[in-house]
Amino acid sequence: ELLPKMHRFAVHVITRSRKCPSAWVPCEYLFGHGNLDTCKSWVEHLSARINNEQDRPKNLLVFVHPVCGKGRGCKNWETVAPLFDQAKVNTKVITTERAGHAYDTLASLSDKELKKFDGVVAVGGDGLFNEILNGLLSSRHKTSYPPTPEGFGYFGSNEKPQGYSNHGLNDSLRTSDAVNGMLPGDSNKSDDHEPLLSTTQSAGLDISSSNPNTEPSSGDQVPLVSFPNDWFRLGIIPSGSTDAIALSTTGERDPVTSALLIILGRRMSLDIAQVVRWKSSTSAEALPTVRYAASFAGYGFYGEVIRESENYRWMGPARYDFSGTMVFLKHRSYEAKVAFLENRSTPSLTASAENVADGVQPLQSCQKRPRKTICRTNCSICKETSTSGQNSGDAIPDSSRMICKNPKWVWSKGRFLSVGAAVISCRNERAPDGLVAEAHLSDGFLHLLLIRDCPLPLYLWHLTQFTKKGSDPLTFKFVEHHKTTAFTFISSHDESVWNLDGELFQACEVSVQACRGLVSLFASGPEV
Ligand SMILES: Nc1ncnc2c1ncn2[C@@H]1O[C@H](COP(=O)(O)OP(=O)(O)OP(=O)(O)O)[C@@H](O)[C@H]1O
Repeated sequence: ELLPKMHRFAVHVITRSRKCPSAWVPCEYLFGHGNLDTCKSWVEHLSARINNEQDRPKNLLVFVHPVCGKGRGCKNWETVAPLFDQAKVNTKVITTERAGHAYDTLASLSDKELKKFDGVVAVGGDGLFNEILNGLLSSRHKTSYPPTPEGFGYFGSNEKPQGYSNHGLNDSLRTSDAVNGMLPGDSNKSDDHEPLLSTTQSAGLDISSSNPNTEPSSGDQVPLVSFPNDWFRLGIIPSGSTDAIALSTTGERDPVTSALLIILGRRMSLDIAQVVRWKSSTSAEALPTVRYAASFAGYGFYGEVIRESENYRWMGPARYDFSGTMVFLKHRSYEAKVAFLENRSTPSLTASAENVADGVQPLQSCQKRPRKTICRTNCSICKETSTSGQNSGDAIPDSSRMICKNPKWVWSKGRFLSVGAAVISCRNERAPDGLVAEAHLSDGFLHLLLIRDCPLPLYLWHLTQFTKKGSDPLTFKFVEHHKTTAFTFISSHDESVWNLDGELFQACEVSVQACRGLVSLFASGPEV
């Protein structure tokens, strides 16, 4: 009877999902009172409290990849867009039309325009996120190249600063694209394979064209945006075929959970791998080209699977299983040299390189591995190492800077089935603990995995361990696992391909360094 006289208002809240510990779900409570003014004052009070939450984003630039995963990009955005509207978060949405679209938009966007946003959101997979990351950092991350070992052809070149303008860097990217384009069998696919090197004209599109007075970023006298910084954040609404970055940073592969974390303005730092390609092939001219990876950089098996899978795009996400099997059966190994910076605070996680230099060894646990500390929300390890230098522009943490002053390089040479560096755990549905269960999101380290040539059944045994929760795939004797801040890789193989966050990158000489907390995410780490 009282109901008709009541004034009511709805409060949208979020709550934990009962089934999944890391998932959030929205729900709605209805409140009512007979007095309209009372209702109004409650609403005003609640609104004022929400407006006071400084971490909540107000303006976001959103890229939707319409054909990612099984074409879920647009559908997922339609599902979560009302949540952003309810929370009064303004979104500028761009539906990508081609590979390279998001990269070009962000790389050519003036800092002044970028400053209008609190962050960028990818509605897509790891590939779209990687494009966004590279577009943002291409001219806005100013640091030296990774350190390189003495004896390496470019030793000392790391002191040379990177291009400080968009143009300088883009030119080098485009020039090296031309080098790539001339490689046998790669000429007509370079755009597909290396979408960041798209030859299409860069443009800020409707964002910059909407303001004709906006200066292009290369003309800016003082850069307004540089990385790392403490305000700009990146988000992912997972919609791709793997979604390792979303899974590793939120514990879920759930568009709604990710959207809610963005709306609430959660914040965490994320390490990024800076990959410098010195040479794309043995015969190519040396021309440093910089790329960034948020999850993984892999060579050999990992690169070949991506290259092979390009031929089976029509299969959808199943192409990875298919090409994975094909590449596995080929069982190719690659002659290569890898030098990594020894991390004195945590000794090598496997037997030393010399011990396993003979390659094939029977399967055994090498040595007692240190107990794994899994990275989760409020991780003490990530907090510990991220207290200094966060906003200073220095990418290397204090602990590793000490190592760099007097670095000890350790060389590993031989035939490898794969060489990989995990920046984060890289959890995915096939590997529930990820490639490296103990990898941290923001500790400033890479996990270098060197898989030496070994008999096919042992390699299969190793690979199948990834699919089992709680197993330890890295204890095989043919597996070297090193926690490091930087490494250099040299192969003499002309068709050397790397896999950076699932994207192809042709390179036979690369140096890689971990850039601690280079970007911030709208996330708070997995709950478990
Ligand atoms: N509109 C588009 N059309 C075609 N490709 C696009 C488009 N937008 C982005 N891309 C590119 O598609 C690639 C894959 O994107 P993403 O990882 O987000 O989706 P995915 O379904 O997980 O794909 P994949 O399995 O190939 O990694 C990236 O290289 C990205 O640059």
